[in-house]
Amino acid sequence: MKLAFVNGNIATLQGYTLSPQRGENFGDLGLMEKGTVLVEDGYIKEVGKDLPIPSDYQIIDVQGRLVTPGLIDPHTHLVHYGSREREYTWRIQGKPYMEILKEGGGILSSVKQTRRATLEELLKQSRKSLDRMLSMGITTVENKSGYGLNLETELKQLKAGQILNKEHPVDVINTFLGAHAIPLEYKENPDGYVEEVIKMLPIVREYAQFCDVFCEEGVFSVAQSERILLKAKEYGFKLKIHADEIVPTKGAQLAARIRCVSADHLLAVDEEGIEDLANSKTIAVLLPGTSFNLMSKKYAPAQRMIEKGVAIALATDYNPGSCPTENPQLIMTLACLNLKLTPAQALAAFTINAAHSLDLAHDRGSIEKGKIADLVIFDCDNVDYIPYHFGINHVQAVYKRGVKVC
Ligand SMILES: O=C(O)CC1=NCN=C1
Ligand SMILES: [Zn+2]
Repeated sequence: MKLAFVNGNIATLQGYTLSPQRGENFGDLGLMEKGTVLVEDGYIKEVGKDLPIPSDYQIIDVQGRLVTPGLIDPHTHLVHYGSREREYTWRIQGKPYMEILKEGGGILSSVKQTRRATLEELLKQSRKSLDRMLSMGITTVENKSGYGLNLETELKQLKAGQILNKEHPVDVINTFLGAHAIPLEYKENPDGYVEEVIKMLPIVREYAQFCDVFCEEGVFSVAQSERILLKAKEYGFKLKIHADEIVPTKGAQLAARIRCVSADHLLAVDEEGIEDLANSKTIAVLLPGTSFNLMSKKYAPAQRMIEKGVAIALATDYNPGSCPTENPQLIMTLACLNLKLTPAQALAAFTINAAHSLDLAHDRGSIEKGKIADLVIFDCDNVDYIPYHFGINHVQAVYKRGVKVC
């Protein structure tokens, strides 16, 4: 299949395949007005202005609309069962997220629902979310397990992720998050559960590229997180970490020290943690939707991070508790309003920098020759309009590996 997208305002994000955008380069869109993208057999063949178009190419005139790389969502808890809206009123009335968890709700409520669900039920619910994500421009998504907290259900979640990756247009990248919470059966013996997670590693390895830990006061300590992640590294996992979400436990310092591909949340990261991230290759994945939904006054210190040279990506953190939304465009709005990112930075954070946070910048995240032809055509002609006009879906069309999928 040969396609020529012509007359597009193309946000190429080119020039950052080897290293992410950071500091003053953050938000460099590589904008090409009235540009052309030639696509052949699912790959980008050429990008430029006034390109000669071979006669066997099907021409698609995008009439001056914005064309971007497919959006990449590098932090979701996609595969889970059920929902937790009954906690919503409790939280509105002031009950803290961690208190609900301590009482056996929160993550543990999703664990109960997911353990009971069949593989088919997991697939059915997750397919609906993937369809929504695709309709809003997401072409690659990371999926964490972590609602099983036992081998059988962790495997069920990861197998569902693997099946979805094969059958759905959106690419699904699996992360093992067995260390998401301490299950009730190990409430009196958390270290025993740490050893249980370590025993799971070699078994789940064939279903997940990454291993992640919820490093947080009252969940997994830095020492426990380090033990699990270093073991995971031995088994060939790439590493991620939920760090400094609520309390500054120095999870960011751990991430930089053991070379996590990403450190996520970071609302409570301290100055030393920012320095360490800035001097590392670890990507900071920021999740403003979670702060918003938890009615937190605190957001990650993005401006300080940008100033110090930390590479920043964005994600939805789609999950049934702290951030039940699949909408990346809403997250862009929240990133602009509450992290003070420019719209251009928000787009870079959901494309090339998000690709780096999944170690996928070699084949996606920008519109450059040789990369897969994951493209989004927006029904507007500039990036600013997307977060500015919030609460709607601006996508006009999505192409996945050169095939129109939405
Ligand atoms: O609440 C959830 O289900 C997801 C979550 N894990 C760590 N923070 C939020
Ligand atoms: Zn999360």
